[in-house]
Amino acid sequence: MTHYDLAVIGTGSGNSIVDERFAGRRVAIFEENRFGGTCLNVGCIPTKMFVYPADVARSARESDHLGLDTSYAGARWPEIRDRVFGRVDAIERGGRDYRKGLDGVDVFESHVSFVDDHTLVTSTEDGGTGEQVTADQVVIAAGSRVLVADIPGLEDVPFHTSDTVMRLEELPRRMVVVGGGYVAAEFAHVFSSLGTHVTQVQRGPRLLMAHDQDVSRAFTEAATRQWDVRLDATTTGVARRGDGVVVTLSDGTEVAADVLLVATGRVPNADRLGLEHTGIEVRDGIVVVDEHQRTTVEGVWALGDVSNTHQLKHVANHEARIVQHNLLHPDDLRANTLGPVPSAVFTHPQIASVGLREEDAVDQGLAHRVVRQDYGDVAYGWAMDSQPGEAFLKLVVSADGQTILGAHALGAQASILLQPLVQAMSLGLSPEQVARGQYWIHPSLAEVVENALLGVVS
Ligand SMILES: Cc1cc2nc3c(=O)[nH]c(=O)nc-3n(C[C@H](O)[C@H](O)[C@H](O)COP(=O)(O)OP(=O)(O)OC[C@H]3O[C@@H](n4cnc5c(N)ncnc54)[C@H](O)[C@@H]3O)c2cc1C
Ligand SMILES: NC(=O)c1ccc[n+]([C@@H]2O[C@H](COP(=O)([O-])OP(=O)(O)OC[C@H]3O[C@@H](n4cnc5c(N)ncnc54)[C@H](O)[C@@H]3O)[C@@H](O)[C@H]2O)c1
Repeated sequence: MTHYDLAVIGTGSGNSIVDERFAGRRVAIFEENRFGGTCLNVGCIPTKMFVYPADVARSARESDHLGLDTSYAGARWPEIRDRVFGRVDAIERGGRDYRKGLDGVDVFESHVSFVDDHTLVTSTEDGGTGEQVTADQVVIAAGSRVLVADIPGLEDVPFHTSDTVMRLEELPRRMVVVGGGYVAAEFAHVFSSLGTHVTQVQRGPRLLMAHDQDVSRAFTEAATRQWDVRLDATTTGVARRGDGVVVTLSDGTEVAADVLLVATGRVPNADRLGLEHTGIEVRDGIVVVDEHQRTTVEGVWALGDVSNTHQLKHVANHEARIVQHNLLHPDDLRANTLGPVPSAVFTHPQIASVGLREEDAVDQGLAHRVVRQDYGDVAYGWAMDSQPGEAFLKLVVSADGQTILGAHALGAQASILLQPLVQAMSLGLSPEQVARGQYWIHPSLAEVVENALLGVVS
């Protein structure tokens, strides 16, 4: 049995831990799938590489109000797809080859699971040899996987998930998207903007229901103008029809499509690691960690989607940096103390959010105020011809106006607009400090943020 100083399970965010500072340590890295994990191969990076051309296509379709005679003539899907995966696959291969070539690092291209607290065994089913290894330190960076909803008939029809839909041979003519969350929204935007007739089926009354209600409502209205949105609808059955599928909804209607995309969430991989053979605690499906990313077994660490509920790459990356520091400096452990976690949905309009929603402040009985700033009320919004209510930033602040509790933006470049507010919340800056303590470039879209903050302080 080979002994290692360090074993890392998963090459998503876990892959960034081992750098030149680990020279001299014996390291084992385990990966059962593509090197680089979800974000690189099937997540953030390829999706946004599809979102960008989709955004351009959408602008070409919708520039009439600016006095422009632009139009959209269609997508050369194979070229778009190959641009994305030409880059992504090369990085995947490069990452794998680089790791395999490193002195002191052994790469196991197989599923691995725990035999006991510090012993791992590779699977015999997917290229592994059933080999057992021990390690003083183990990092669990096993991420999450697609959760496919239990839809009657699904086992008998071809369907796609976010893992496969980006590699389609051709742009489908008609697509049904099941789900109302991040993945469903982003792919509905991509495919409908590129020319597919999209029908999105959402069991709730709005899309993106985890967002602030104003944002969720405005996005649902915007989506309904771009593709066919079926709300309060469940998928009661799917069946093959010709080369495609027919989806039956709870109201009895049928929707035919060439491609069915199931986007009904992701589940952490904690249940596939043999953790029941260890003292590592799992609660609500995720590995329990403390503020130093330590699990309940000494020398075993966890990070990313397998151990947090955010399921966001910037969170996994930060946690990987914490683990990396703590492995290198066991006598000077670093805690994860970052402020609120922001996120963005890369749709049209784009959405970005951080901190409390208005309904959270109400539920928690917090004395608070809400300030809403339309894009259309600043000069750059005039340039964009932004209409009332179409794009906005909403701030939730303490009743005394001293503290930003949450910020929610819907509109062009919402993710960029939100960043100064994430900074203010993380560094404890008051609305007045942020609004009055710096110049705001005129006439930029950043004046949406400035004006919202002035709405708090004035
Ligand atoms: C379609 C899509 C779009 C997304 N877009 C964004 C976005 O725009 N912004 C954002 O912040 N986040 C986004 N995310 C989420 C983001 O991709 C994840 O939060 C992030 O990749 C998680 O990183 P991780 O290191 O925890 O896990 P992963 O990157 O999933 O890495 C885990 C790795 O471990 C391997 N593994 C698991 N179990 C084992 C085992 N037992 N043995 C061997 N190997 C194992 C897996 O094969 C995988 O490669 C998106 C996700 C999806 C699906
Ligand atoms: N831009 C980003 O940051 C980004 C993009 C994509 C994914 N992600 C991450 O990936 C995670 C997973 O995204 P997701 O969209 O798959 O999950 P999600 O949790 O955001 O949405 C899941 C959707 O599926 C629906 N659903 C669940 N079970 C269902 C069922 N049985 N029948 C019908 N509908 C059902 C839910 O109501 C919800 O609308 C997100 O939480 C997010 O953190 C992030």
